Amino acid sequence: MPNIILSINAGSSSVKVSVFSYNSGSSDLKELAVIQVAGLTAPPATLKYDRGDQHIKNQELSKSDVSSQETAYEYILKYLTSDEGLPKLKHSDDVEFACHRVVHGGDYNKPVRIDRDTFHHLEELSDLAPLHNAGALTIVKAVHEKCPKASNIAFFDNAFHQTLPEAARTYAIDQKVAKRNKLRKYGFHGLSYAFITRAVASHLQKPTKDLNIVALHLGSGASLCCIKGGESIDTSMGLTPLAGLPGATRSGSIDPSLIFHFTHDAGKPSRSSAKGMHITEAEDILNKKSGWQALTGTTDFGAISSKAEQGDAACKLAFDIFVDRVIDFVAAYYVKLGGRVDALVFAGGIGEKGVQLRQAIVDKVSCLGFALDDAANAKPDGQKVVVDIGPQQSKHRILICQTDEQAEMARQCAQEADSLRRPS
Ligand SMILES: Nc1ncnc2c1ncn2[C@@H]1O[C@H](COP(=O)(O)OP(=O)(O)O)[C@@H](O)[C@H]1O
Ligand SMILES: CC(=O)OP(=O)(O)O
Ligand SMILES: [Mg+2]
Repeated sequence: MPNIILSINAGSSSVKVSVFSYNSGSSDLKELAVIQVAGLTAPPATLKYDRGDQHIKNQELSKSDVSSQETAYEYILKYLTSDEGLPKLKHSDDVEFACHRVVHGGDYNKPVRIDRDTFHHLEELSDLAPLHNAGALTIVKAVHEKCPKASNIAFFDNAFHQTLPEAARTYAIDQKVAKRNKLRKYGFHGLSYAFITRAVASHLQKPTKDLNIVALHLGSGASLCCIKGGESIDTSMGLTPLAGLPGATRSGSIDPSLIFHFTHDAGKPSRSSAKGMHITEAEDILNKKSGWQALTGTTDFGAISSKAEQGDAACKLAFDIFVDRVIDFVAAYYVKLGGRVDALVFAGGIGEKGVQLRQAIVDKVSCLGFALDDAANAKPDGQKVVVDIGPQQSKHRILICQTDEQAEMARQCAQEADSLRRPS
């Protein structure tokens, strides 16, 4: 009998759920549907739904139906269980596993079933991923209420980076304090990097253990990962997802002293703290009031790229800043791989769709032997998970990977189902 896995990716402003069926004891996993409620922070929320040849895009939802992550999940569950075209999920009890992407898992290095203790531990880590963990935990609670028979499993975005060498993960601060307070580089987007590693190894027909790539996950949050022999040896995010590249509302790395010149209230609790997130004004400004939003007034990097081309100065600056920061990391990771780079891999919403950005980045690193096929870059084959967009004869390959964090969770869940299942 096939079982149902719901793979849930709670973003700061959206909830994305993929529905999978699998057969116990086999790795036979099938994606049945993908549903997304977006725009939770800029109502009205919108619905996107794909099942077979049924596609709904940007359907506006009423504010009384959906206004938070919790109500978004309730809406999604009702929508899925009443879809006649999805007979395997008729009732909330049909859900065997609910997989949750939890961005900060601290020292957890593999998926865990969420019980009372793990839940509290993850709540404590919310301060370190202020845009993410709290939302995911709200949904864990909603699943617990609405699907009481399901096993809730947490999958951690930092787990892929447990292989970071000591020098890469250690900050140059007092090590007694660092160890006591667990202050180190964790790195994130790990579910995406795990997916990318497998998909690219398969595309290049190489064993994962021989794969050397520089992977770019460019979305609302953006990072790079230096992958050597299939393992993360460096990544651009740090203790929290704030470090490294700028993002939709995040500054990325800045001189830490800057914040004290930006505001005299840096250390005071921010007003968002009242909602159960204990963050300071400094964290609020750098995580939620910076990045593309602060530079251009929009978080839509597609719009920023088009306007930059049309000569909008603020958008051009934002675009150029992104290119500048990305190439710093590409160059550094190229050196860390000793120049033995199988491919530069673009992924995430911006990496997969940002034609101009890929062009600008590859232009700047062409001295390292990277080149684009302009036609393939402009119109990559959207049907394939991994596509080549470089000319055949170039020194290193350039790839686009349609990464899928939900599919990665479902794959790991189906594989480990026996040990993750709640004892009955
Ligand atoms: N044509 C495009 N060119 C560049 N960026 C795009 C394009 N279309 C969408 N994007 C950007 O992709 C980003 C969202 O990426 P995604 O990985 O889905 O984000 P999230 O981190 O929220 O999951 C947004 O900034 C969006 O503007
Ligand atoms: C870790 C992180 O930044 O995630 P996202 O890109 O989904 O915001
Ligand atoms: Mg994302």
